[in-house]
Amino acid sequence: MWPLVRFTWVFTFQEEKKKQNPKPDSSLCKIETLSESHFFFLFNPQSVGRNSRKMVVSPKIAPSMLSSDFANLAAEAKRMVDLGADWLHMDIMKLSFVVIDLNDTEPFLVSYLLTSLLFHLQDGHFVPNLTIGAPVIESLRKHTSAYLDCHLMVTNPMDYVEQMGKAGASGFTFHVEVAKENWQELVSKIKSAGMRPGVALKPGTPVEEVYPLVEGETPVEMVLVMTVEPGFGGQKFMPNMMDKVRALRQKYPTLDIEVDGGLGPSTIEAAAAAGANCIVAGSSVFGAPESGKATLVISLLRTSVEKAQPTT
Ligand SMILES: O=C(CO)[C@@H](O)[C@H](O)COP(=O)(O)O
Repeated sequence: MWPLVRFTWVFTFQEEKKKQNPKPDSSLCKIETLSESHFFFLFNPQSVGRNSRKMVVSPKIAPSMLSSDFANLAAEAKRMVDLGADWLHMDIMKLSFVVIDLNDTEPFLVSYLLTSLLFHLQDGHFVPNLTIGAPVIESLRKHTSAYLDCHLMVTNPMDYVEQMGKAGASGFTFHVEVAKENWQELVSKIKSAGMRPGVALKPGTPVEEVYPLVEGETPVEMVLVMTVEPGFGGQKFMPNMMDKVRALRQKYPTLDIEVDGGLGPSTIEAAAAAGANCIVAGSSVFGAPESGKATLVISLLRTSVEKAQPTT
């Protein structure tokens, strides 16, 4: 029943769009290609049969809130969950190196700043806080029960475990590059703080560096393979990172493997075929011109993972 209802909806949506916009438009074409793939997947008896069996790892589609409208974070989070997101991906980091030192600022500028809306941009070094850090998670947690998949792009993750746990983070993913000495203690602390530990690796880091963390006595439960240099949304997907995903999937069939950076309709097939099941997507979801298209993107990401994952 569900595939039929879904196809009818997609079909109606496309027909409506064609009526409204008879001219070919590239974003519409993308959605049409996307709908065709739904059609073949949903009505292919083989795939329907496969789908009724249990997948070894399940898809987790995680829109990256870095691409959301920060002024409406709670509403954006709700919109994503309503559109079918499984997780919300939170990039925990500084937003700027700019720190305003009022002592060093011209008096006229000080009075301007004090009478205007004043933002303190914190980088986690000059002051211990992060611009997007525990207070943001704590505020968002009051508005959503969604799994908050937090990616700590910081050099000192240990300093944030307790506050992130208290704030309501669900997953705490730190970078292997900055935790070579203390990852065992870090993973234990993350678990004690009630969060799910994950490890991330930058594009230049060899995949072998995370093996000990997956095989340790207190192992991480997810590996995040960065498919762009961390820090900004809207970058180009690095297809050569798929070798890392393939190696991880071959070694660890039940591990959650996440990819982040440049994921969308044109890159998901490569990531899913390599074995990724947790998909972070910023621009492709938030950049969709309307919610109907965003939900189709989320749906396509999920369908691609489902098709590629082995079943038991
Ligand atoms: O934090 C990062 C990159 O560091 C990501 O989470 C991006 O936000 C993903 O954005 P897109 O590449 O999907 O636009």
